[in-house]
Amino acid sequence: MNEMTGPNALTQAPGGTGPHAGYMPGFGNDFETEALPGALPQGRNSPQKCAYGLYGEQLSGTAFTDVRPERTWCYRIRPSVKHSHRYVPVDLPYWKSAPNVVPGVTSLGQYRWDPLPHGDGLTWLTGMHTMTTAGDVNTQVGMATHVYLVTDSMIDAYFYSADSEMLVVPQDGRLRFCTELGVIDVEPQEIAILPRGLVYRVEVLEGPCRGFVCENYGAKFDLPARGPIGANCMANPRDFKAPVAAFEDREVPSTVTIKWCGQFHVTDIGQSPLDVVAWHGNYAPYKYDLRTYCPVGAILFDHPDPSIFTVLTAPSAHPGTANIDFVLFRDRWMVAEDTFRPPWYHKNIMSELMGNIFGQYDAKPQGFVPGGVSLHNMMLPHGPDKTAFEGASNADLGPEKLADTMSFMFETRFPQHLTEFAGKEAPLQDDYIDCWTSLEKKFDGTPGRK
Ligand SMILES: O=C(O)Cc1cc(O)ccc1O
Ligand SMILES: [Fe+2]
Repeated sequence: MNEMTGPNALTQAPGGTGPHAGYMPGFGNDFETEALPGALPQGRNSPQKCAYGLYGEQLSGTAFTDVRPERTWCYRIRPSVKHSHRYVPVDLPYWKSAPNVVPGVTSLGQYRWDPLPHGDGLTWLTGMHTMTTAGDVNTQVGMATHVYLVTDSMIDAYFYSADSEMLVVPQDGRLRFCTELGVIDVEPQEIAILPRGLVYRVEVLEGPCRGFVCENYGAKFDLPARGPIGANCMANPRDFKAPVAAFEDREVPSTVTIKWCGQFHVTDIGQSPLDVVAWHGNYAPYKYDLRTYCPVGAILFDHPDPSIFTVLTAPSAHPGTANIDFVLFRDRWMVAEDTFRPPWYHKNIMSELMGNIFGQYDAKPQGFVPGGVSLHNMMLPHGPDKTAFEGASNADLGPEKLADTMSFMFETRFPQHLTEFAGKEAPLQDDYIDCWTSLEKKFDGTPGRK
């Protein structure tokens, strides 16, 4: 049993050593962990009386009858019914849910934003700024993208989203997610995934913090099918880490804010809801270090589809067409012969929201800066800017390391609608589409390569 330090200290289960301390490796495993010895019932889920006077409670992330049920058994100081009373509506004006089509804001277009400037006095809840929404939160289809700006820890304040799984991509600063099932710390180049229904508070370890969130209204993120790539490379299952159990027994006036069908309500409670002493199951939060992603690419010629860089995919009802793909553009070697190496010009039925974590993205050497966001919506043309096109068309094609770079894409099968904030308040680059204006006609009717 480990004692964590700080104002909101949790008692944590032993587990893992070195870089794994506090976490259990594996993707979607059936984990078990206990912060007090003997707290977890063995060989059964519902003994007549649980050890330590704990209450048994199940958290179901899928229908009971799903082909692969995901659920976790929690053994906690109080059942969750003690963590919710009357619900009072609360306004979080910058956190929007689909459908959210804003009159006067045009989503048809190629858009790019400068990084949102850091604010003051912002928590995980008040600092969540929705950029786009897609699908419909009420039918559990689609997603939303957000930029978070967080300066302040949540103190005696907790949150859960009944609407969504949250994929968190930090870009600046370090955050701690103290959840019912344990503690996850993240920094830039790592991601965290918080499942639907899980209660947590967010603390600032090093601020100010900025990052990106993909809020997934649909089925959970999964590892992509690897097809002919086989069992190795891309994201390896052992590099995903779920936290060991951690709990606190603190009786102080606290609040729980709930996101439910796009609306927010708050309830007052008399204790910390992070009181799960032991748990077992396959429905848990996890983190992943993007530096462990092993990119696979073209080793002779041509530029493959970016789907080869998929870290996680959230399925839709249509096999092979994701509700959301999370795609990583990290540093890698470019070796293709007689090839225009950056992304090709294209239009896509899927809509692509990109964020820059650090460095330079090869198709956009200028303007797409760390902390910045771009959106290339359904069937709207995009591709390398003039500088990238000229550079790549005339480059010596020796092996070249694309170094010091990390960007990502949230790609969804649904069109993305800009929020009022994204269209009117956020630092939109009005001149973004001019990056293609100076691409000139090279065709002159003769067959030579221009
Ligand atoms: O538009 C983009 O920059 C993302 C992207 C990258 C790539 O390598 C191929 C296709 C694609 O949409
Ligand atoms: Fe694209």
